[in-house]
Amino acid sequence: MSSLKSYDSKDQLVKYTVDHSLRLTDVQKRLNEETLKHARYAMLGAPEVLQLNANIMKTMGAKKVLDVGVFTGSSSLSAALAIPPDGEVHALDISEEYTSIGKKYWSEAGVSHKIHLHIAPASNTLQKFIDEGQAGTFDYVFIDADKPNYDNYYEQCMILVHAGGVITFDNTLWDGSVLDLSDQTADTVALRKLNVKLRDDQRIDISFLNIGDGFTMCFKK
Ligand SMILES: C[S@@+](CC[C@H](N)C(=O)[O-])C[C@H]1O[C@@H](n2cnc3c(N)ncnc32)[C@H](O)[C@@H]1O
Repeated sequence: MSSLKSYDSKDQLVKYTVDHSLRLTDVQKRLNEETLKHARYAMLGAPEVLQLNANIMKTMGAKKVLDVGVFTGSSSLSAALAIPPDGEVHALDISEEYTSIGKKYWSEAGVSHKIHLHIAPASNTLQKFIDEGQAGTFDYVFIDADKPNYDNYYEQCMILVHAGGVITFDNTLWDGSVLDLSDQTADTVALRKLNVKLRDDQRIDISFLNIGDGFTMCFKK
């Protein structure tokens, strides 16, 4: 008798899809290898999520990108490789220590000139961009920093992104914790509230994908 379920776990299916799609440059592979040796390696963005971001940036011809939460620079590198030579990735983080790891790889990949690193709380940097008159000038945003501030980043990015632009969020399933109502930690509560808000927000079209740790894409109308 044939079985529809010829796999043991969801992890196997995820590995299969990654094995059959992932394309990383040598520099990206080396940055990921170094990051995996870092004590906080679990913060590294899922490569299949970064690849989806990059593919959509290429398809839409994105030139001005926001990377909110840089860590060792994998998401910034992936975005910088996807945009044209005169494109800009504005990379926002509070940590000199984490982000300095990525700089060598950005340089080796020949994209340092496209990556503008802003070391400050992301909400301050986003507000500075708004105050400088950059509203409606960004094409694509990847939000992957502190979870309790996701909604603040969303509202600021809704100002900074033009109609037709895209705002994406990593970790929107939070290892399944969003389903566990006994989990009332600040991160989980913030993600749960955001997921409801995005579902109902008529300013956007939405896709909520069960890849990585949950990935939500908001297409601004
Ligand atoms: C999950 S990691 C980012 C991973 C990265 N996007 C990648 O693809 O590898 C989260 C990052 O958010 C940064 N972060 C935390 N709070 C922040 C804040 N208030 N403003 C800006 N960055 C913050 C942390 O320093 C950390 O580097």
